[in-house]
Amino acid sequence: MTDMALPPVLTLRDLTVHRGAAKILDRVNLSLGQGETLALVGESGAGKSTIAVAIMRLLGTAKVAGTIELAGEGDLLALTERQMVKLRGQRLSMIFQDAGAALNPSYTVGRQLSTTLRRTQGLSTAEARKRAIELFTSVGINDPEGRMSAFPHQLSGGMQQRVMVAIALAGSPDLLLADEPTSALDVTIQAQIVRLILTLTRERGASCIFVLHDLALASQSCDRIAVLYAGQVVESGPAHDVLEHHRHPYTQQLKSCVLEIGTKTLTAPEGTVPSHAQMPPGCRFSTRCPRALPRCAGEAPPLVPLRATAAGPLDHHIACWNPE
Ligand SMILES: Nc1ncnc2c1ncn2[C@@H]1O[C@H](COP(=O)(O)OP(=O)(O)OP(=O)(O)O)[C@@H](O)[C@H]1O
Repeated sequence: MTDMALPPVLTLRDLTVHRGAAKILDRVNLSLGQGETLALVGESGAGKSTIAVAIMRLLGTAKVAGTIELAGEGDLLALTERQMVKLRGQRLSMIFQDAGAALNPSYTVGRQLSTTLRRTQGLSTAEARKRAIELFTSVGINDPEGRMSAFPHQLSGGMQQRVMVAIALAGSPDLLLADEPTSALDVTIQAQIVRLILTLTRERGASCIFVLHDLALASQSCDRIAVLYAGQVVESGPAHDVLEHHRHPYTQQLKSCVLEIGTKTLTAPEGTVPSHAQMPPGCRFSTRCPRALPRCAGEAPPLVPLRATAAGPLDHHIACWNPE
């Protein structure tokens, strides 16, 4: 758990992302302690992946405002691209949702991992090969030596994801961003990969932001949870508090959703997320909220601590004018 005397390793302040006229993220505030794991949960399209990609500063033409403070580096949004290139892989790494698309099909997986090791760790070719085999072993790849010469298409989706995990860990990053593997893998393999990433992150004392769909899995496996709705953080805090003592009506609805056994279907809360063109200026959940007051649609509730404790920005926070 976090030593409260230590400043957070990562702090997002009013992170706002526009794509054209659409406000994809709206003043997102989040903090993460050293060695902690934070789950971002919420329905599809809530902006979870956008947060992770924004931290990597890989959002391309999107307009990004606010600050992303990484301990020891200052505001990532103020760094040059050259400085970011150095940080990616070494301090920050991302595991993408679809490993098949993220790996280069033209190179063997051994070469892709060794190249990362040589670049981030300055290892010789022979040292990088030795370390690559060790990393493949630690992520549970059978016959790691033999797999070094495999091309991505020769591996199953689960194995490709393990290769991605090895590549992401190659530079010993202190912050890992992991997007839940959803597209290519069946649910059993997904759960294995989620557990693997969390175990390896904890063993290394690194911090991790995990994009997850399932609130129950998030609370079982992560230290902290941030619940997102349509690009806004509606509730955040220690996992136990958010799951057991949640105050935001959306968290309550999300909690009652269940992942149907054997399928990838999430039973969504009733109603639909408003389109970006029709987003209310206030609380974006107000159109579906059973507790909405007249002020909710017009005035955005700030994300505020439920009670002030020594944890400061890591406290339990909610953004709601009429909490439960
Ligand atoms: N490259 C893009 N161009 C335009 N809009 C995008 C792009 N990427 C994401 N969006 C939009 O941004 C919003 C947030 O998407 P994002 O992928 O971050 O959500 P998410 O919560 O990670 O969803 P999922 O769980 O489905 O991955 C969505 O409305 C999506 O349509």
